[in-house]
Amino acid sequence: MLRLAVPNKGALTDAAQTILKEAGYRPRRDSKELVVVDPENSIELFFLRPRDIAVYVGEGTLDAGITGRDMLFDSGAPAEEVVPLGFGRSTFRFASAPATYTSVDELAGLRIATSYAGLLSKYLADRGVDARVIKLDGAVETAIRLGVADAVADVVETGTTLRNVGLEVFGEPIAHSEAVVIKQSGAAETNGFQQLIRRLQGVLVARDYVMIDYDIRAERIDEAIAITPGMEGPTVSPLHREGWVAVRAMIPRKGHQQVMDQLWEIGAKAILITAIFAARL
Ligand SMILES: Nc1ncnc2c1ncn2[C@@H]1O[C@H](COP(=O)(O)OP(=O)(O)OP(=O)(O)O)[C@@H](O)[C@H]1O
Ligand SMILES: O=P(O)(O)OC[C@H]1O[C@H](OP(=O)(O)OP(=O)(O)O)[C@H](O)[C@@H]1O
Ligand SMILES: [Mg+2]
Repeated sequence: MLRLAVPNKGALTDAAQTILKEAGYRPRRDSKELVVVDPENSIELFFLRPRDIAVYVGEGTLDAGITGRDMLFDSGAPAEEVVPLGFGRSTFRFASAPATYTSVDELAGLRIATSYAGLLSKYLADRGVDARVIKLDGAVETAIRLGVADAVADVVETGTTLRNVGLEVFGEPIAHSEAVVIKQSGAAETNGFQQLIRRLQGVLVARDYVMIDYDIRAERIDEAIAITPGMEGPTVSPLHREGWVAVRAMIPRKGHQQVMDQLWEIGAKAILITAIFAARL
């Protein structure tokens, strides 16, 4: 049985639950359930704090985990990213009272509050900035007002939390994060692990792509294929009507209306878009 760690609380929880459900795994019945055994899919799901997941996977007690890239780096655990999942996107940034600092180099000798001390310390060391890192558990944005820190380094998504306390970001982003699947560094990928990855990638494909079908005059097929190249090349079948072919290809969901317009311009007819329910590429 594959042993997978899944966030039990916080920003990644709902989206992780959704993608696993779409990948065919048994969902947990309520938020208090800490372990789900799913023998039909040869998997055990362990619901853990996102911050701890890289630690378990790095130790090798669990085979795989879903956590944030920023938390993986922060932990310093011997675990590595295998596939990004496209949700839980955030940036990790410096913030301070407006117009106080413009770059990380100005933070030498100052105090920076964060709940990602590992990630921040490594970033400062890489840039040769000697600052004091104040480790807090959460709600770090308040640390400046309370006089505990001169600047903060924290997760920013919409920026609402910072705006609400009157802080502004400055300097370059420290890191870009999203939810990722991790495994122990250098560990071999078992069949069960590879199947999990294929299933999750299948869900991502089904979310990001659609099928397009259309009919076109045979002499314009090269132009059509340039517009809808598909994955391994589109399927082109003869139509009963002389001189016409039917084309079927996967295209990105984003921009599919433009693709339909372009096909219409070169004379395509009966252009249909259908959703992909599941995929294994
Ligand atoms: N508002 C947000 N939008 C998108 N991703 C976020 C947001 N807040 C946190 N994240 C991401 O979610 C992951 C887990 O963070 P989360 O805040 O859920 O954990 P935590 O701070 O340990 O938990 P808690 O907030 O319950 O104490 C991190 O990778 C982080 O980048
Ligand atoms: O830019 P925003 O959209 O406002 O999102 C960013 C906020 O979300 C997270 O907070 P969370 O709710 O996890 O609380 P925490 O600080 O206690 O972790 C993060 O730590 C930021 O505070
Ligand atoms: Mg949080």
